[in-house]
Amino acid sequence: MSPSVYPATPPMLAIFCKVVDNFGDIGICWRLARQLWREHGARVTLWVDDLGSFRRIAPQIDVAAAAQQADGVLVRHWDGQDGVFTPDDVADIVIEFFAVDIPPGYVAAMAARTPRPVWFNLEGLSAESWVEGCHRLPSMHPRLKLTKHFFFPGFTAQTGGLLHEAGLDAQRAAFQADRGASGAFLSGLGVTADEMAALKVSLFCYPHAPVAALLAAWAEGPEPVTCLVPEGVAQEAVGAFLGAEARAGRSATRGALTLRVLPFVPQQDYDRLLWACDMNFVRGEDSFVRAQWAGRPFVWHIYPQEENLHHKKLRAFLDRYAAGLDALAGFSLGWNGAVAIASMPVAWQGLRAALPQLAIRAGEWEGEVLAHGDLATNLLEFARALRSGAENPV
Ligand SMILES: Cc1cn([C@H]2C[C@H](O)[C@@H](COP(=O)(O)OP(=O)(O)O[C@H]3O[C@@H](C)[C@H](O)[C@@H](O)[C@H]3O)O2)c(=O)[nH]c1=O
Repeated sequence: MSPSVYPATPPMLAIFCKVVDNFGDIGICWRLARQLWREHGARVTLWVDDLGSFRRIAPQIDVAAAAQQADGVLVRHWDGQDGVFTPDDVADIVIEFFAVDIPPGYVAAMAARTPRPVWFNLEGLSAESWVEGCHRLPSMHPRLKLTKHFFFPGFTAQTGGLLHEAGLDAQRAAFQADRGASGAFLSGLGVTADEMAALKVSLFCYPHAPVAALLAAWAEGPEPVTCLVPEGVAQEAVGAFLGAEARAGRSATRGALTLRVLPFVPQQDYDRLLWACDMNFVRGEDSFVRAQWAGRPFVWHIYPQEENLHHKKLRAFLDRYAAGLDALAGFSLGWNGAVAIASMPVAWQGLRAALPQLAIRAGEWEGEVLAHGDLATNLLEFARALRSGAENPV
């Protein structure tokens, strides 16, 4: 366990997570919970409303259990409980993920507790500059004597940073330096030696990405490509390429492309998949961040929002990450429908040629972002400052 920002008395933490869509909400909360326990000794209770989605990324989760211990974290099924909380039930630090409504009974117990807990709204990730002005802002409860603070993940020193576990880079470096380790890992997922010898690309995106066009460009291209796609992703385009339902274990080869459907793996194995591939297509928030720690080129499919708000967010990220990397910026905008792709083969060849440069950028970027510390540590430091009165009093 690395030194904690709460060395003497590790805090009790409660994280409230509602699964709005897919796996990112629980993916982020689970990752944060484990890190707070492992690296800071915090006693964490993770309240989550959808244990089925949780189980997809953490197979040890029992979907029938109201309460269970997993990896040092107390996982509680958030099943509409209310009015059953006393001040003793309340943690020192309460985190609501993505502005989720904490049960009113719990909030009332927070107000009745002495001292009152530190309360955070952990927001979604954006590279837009307004985030810096909102990070750490207080918001008073309209009736109760409680203040909640916004905590924004981000890429700069004026934000809360990104989730990144201690020792992650060493683990990744060891894995990537050991061809036997990545070979054994991929072979465990059914990838053959011939498939491993090709350019390996993992594909995780939303259904509206132009996957069929990219598969066609790879199939007709000059270089062998192995595309590894987790089950359930881009099902229509993958099924059309396979000529069969996209089930784990199925694969097909057309022209230069072999497409293989992988099982949806536990969260730690998804990291290994990113590390083992030559480039990665990722999406949402959590896989997007993990790709940034893989040291490999990646393309981001951003979670879509109304009125194409996500295009603004995408451009804000590309402005930071891809300045001077026109092939990546152009491909990313096209992949996300922010511009039209005139020719997918041409766009792909441009991106392919840039991969060595993008691998260098991946390493630089990681150093730049981690210079501002990691999210879990930054969050605990802010909580401690609030508690000690060094910041706006709670
Ligand atoms: C492909 C794969 C992913 N995963 C994990 C990695 C991540 O923790 C998680 C995927 O989360 P994301 O990349 O964030 O994408 P996502 O699309 O699944 O999740 C989210 O996107 C957010 C922007 C939205 O706010 C959320 O509501 C949610 O939709 O699934 C596995 O554990 N195994 C796998 O095989």
